Amino acid sequence: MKFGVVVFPGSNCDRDVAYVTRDLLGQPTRMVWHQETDIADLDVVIIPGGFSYGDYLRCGAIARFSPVMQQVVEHAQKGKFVIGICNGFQVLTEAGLLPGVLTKNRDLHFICDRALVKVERSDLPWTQDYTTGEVITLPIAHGEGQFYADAATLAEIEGNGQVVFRYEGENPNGSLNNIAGICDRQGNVLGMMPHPERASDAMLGNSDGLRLFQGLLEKVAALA
Ligand SMILES: NC(=O)CC[C@H](N)C(=O)O
Repeated sequence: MKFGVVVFPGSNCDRDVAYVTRDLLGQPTRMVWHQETDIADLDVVIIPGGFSYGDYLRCGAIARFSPVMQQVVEHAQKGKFVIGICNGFQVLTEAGLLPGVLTKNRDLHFICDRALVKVERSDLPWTQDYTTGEVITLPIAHGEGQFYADAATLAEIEGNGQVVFRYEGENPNGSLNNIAGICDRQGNVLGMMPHPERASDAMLGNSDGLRLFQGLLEKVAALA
């Protein structure tokens, strides 16, 4: 299964996620510079964390105009897999691939911590290696992670079962309904503020995040 990691000026988690897919999972992985316009070779697009374009205007608001994003939208529309992690989640909402928006944290501070995260759905390719209701620990590191959507959109997200991850216990950033990650209606596009790639190597003391990539891999292998 071929992974592509999109790199914008200011991305900083691109190597971390490539380490997971290439070195830990042994899958072909290539870095995709944001000016590229042909990503037809990819099975999974990963939009990693970071500070694309220095977070000017609003996180992800400039990156969504990068040439590669048109291809990412088409990739998603074909039902192929896209994951946005942290800044990547922000880019996906800005690009309209996921509903809602990420705004400044409730306390207006950048937060770097570990969060308890509840898996709301384990029927997605992304989450099939978890159990529904399982609480895992994942690192968070963001300044604009407060998920917001107007009441009608929020009701739709909840009604469709698009909430994949919710903060458990303390809500670190004020996200509505403790939302930490959502998917699109079909479930092939996933966005999440916590960083599974930073919790994938057992040597770092926590591999709760690895199962996300592993689950997807197993799903795609089963489809092939
Ligand atoms: N780690 C990240 O991807 C951070 C995203 C973004 N720069 C923020 O502060 O919210």
